[in-house]
This record gives sequence, structure tokens and C-alpha cells, in this order.
Amino acid sequence: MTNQRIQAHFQESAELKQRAAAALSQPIAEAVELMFSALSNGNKILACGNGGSAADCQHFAAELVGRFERERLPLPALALTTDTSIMTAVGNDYSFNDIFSKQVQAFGQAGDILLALSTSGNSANVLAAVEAALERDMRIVALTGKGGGAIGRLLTDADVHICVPHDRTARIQEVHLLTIHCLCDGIDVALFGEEPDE
Ligand SMILES: O=C(CO)[C@@H](O)[C@H](O)[C@H](O)[C@H](O)COP(=O)(O)O
Ligand SMILES: [Zn+2]
Repeated sequence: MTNQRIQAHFQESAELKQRAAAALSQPIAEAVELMFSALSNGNKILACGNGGSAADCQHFAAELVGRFERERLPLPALALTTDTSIMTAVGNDYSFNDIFSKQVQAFGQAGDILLALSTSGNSANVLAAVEAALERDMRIVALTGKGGGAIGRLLTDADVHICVPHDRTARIQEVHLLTIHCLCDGIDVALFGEEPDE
């Protein structure tokens, strides 16, 4: 692999991040408000997604339950991507499309938030989880790309859609991770205020 090709990856990622900063800062701020208000009311955040997005869900939950940059109380966030017994039982006995929605039905309560990650916006199991969450009167924060797909079309005005303006899965995932860090920082700022020297 040439250095040139590697540099093209960095270049494309950096350019997209610049562009996404303008397009996404407003919905990210709205997502922070939604999440902070849910957490303040004693509600929790459930997260689901496939592949790289499953890892993102776990990354997010770890930073809420553990910490991001500031010392604080653990916050209730749960990745629905980690329990292999639940996922294999539901996948085997029902369908792979149900592996997240069954968990939303089991754990989700009105006022909770579903953080739904799908770069295509079309993963059937994430879509089913969004449907299950809406049925339970939960709010959705959707991280998508490629126009938002079926998930984007399902969201209501009460939900937040953070749709990365790109068509390449890897690039979209890179912005999703940055978005997750913005959400964690936003929650810390809502709790403690901005650092004096910021
Ligand atoms: O990480 C990657 C590609 O960068 C893959 O594991 C990717 O997450 C998987 O193909 C997913 O199944 C894609 O699903 P989605 O983002 O379209 O919902
Ligand atoms: Zn990947």
C-alpha cells in the first residue's frame, strides 16, 4: 500500500469531519439536551448497532458508566450488543432481526433513549429496535449516513437524527465515533459547565 493511498484516507476523513462539523453541530447539541434531560429524570440510554457500530455502542456505554474526561457518578447506559446468550438465543429461536428489539422490549421504559447506530440507516435489526423503542414511548438518537435510509424515515420530530453526509461506511463510522465523544463531552459540560479556560 502506498503512502499516497494512506494519505488519501486521512485527507478524506479530515475533509468530511470539517464538513460534518457544520452540518451536525446542531443535531448533536439537541442529542446532548435529550440525553441529559433523560438522565436527569432517572432514565437510561440503550445502544444498538452492528459490526463497527456495535463496538461504538460499547465505547459509548463504557464512557457513560465509567467516565469520559471528568470524574463523575456512573451514568446508566447499556450496549445491547454484548450478551452473546441473549443474541444467539433470540437470533436462533426468532430471527437476527429481533436481537435488539427484544432487548428494547425487555429493558426499555418510557423516557429512556435508544442510541441507534447504522451507517446505511437500513439494518433490519436496528430498524426493529427503533420501532420497539417508539412503541415504548422512548426517544431515539439515530447516528446514520448515506441519507439516513429507512431509520431516518421512521423518526419523529421528538427524535434526533445525526446523519453523516457521506456514502462510505468507514468514513461515516469515523464521524460517528467523533460524535460519540461530543455527546460524552456535552453531558459532562451539562453536569459541570465548561472548563474556565475554554
Ligand atoms: O466496521 C465495518 C465496516 O467499516 C463493518 O463491520 C460494518 O459495521 C458492518 O458491515 C455492519 O453490518 C454495517 O451495518 P450498517 O452500518 O449499515 O447498519
Ligand atoms: Zn470498520
